[in-house]
Amino acid sequence: METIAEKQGSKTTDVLLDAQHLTKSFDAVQALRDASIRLERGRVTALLGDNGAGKSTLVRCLTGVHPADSGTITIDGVEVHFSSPDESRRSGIETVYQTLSLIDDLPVWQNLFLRRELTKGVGPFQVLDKREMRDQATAILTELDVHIPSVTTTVRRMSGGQRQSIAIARAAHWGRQLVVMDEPTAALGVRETAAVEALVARLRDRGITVLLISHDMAQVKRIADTAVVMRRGTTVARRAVSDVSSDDLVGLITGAQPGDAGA
Ligand SMILES: Nc1ncnc2c1ncn2[C@@H]1O[C@H](COP(=O)(O)OP(=O)(O)OP(=O)(O)O)[C@@H](O)[C@H]1O
Repeated sequence: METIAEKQGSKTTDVLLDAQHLTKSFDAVQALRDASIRLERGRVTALLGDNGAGKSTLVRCLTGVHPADSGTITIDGVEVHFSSPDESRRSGIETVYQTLSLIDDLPVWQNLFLRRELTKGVGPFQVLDKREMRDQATAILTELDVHIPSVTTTVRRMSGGQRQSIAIARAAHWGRQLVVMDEPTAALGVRETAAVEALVARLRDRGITVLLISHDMAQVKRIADTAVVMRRGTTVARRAVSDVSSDDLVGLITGAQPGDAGA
């Protein structure tokens, strides 16, 4: 099995994804007016903004849930037009939604291979290769240092943090290029949040690019390299996280601090 680190071998440019001047309206609501975001390979970029600023819509345009009305998206310098999440997945983009998309009554290994089941045999004699999937599931979780009792346990019996970690590990395994996370620790306690943040750091250590929607400025300071701030459908600022305080970020979100023209 190819490891996550090996997948990242073909480095062509430091910018993995570059979206420029995206717009998107839902009838009378202009959710994106002029949104641009650049994701550097192997970095964690946090997408910040108040409720309704357009973060989810931007992410949905990047991942093929909604096509943008105008603007361009390039991956590795090549323009892409995703018309479905499956198309973005084929380009190596995986999203961890807040709902996690795990099936509670299935064991962990089966959740890791959901809709991507491994089979053995040929033609009409194909059967699920359960042993191989169990072995690979154990290897995937071990590589990312995710601790669960057993891959044969059903997801229903896992804690919130374990469930989140399984969903992230699945995304990291299948997402050759980019893992998008929508508030991954919103429902978690302090210890579980720390475990998920450590997992995000391990993804970055393995060269995986992460785009993270977060409302938690302390978390952004802990785990992100770059912050991109949205206001009213427009990306208004891009900052190296090491150069700004949590208060600076809050000021950019609320508009108390001016953004950058054309950010
Ligand atoms: N499918 C949709 N149909 C109609 N309007 C929508 C749709 N999706 C988003 N909007 C509107 O677009 C605007 C931006 O919403 P969006 O969910 O992208 O913001 P957000 O920054 O992700 O907010 P939150 O932090 O609350 O999730 C809002 O006014 C929202 O009501």
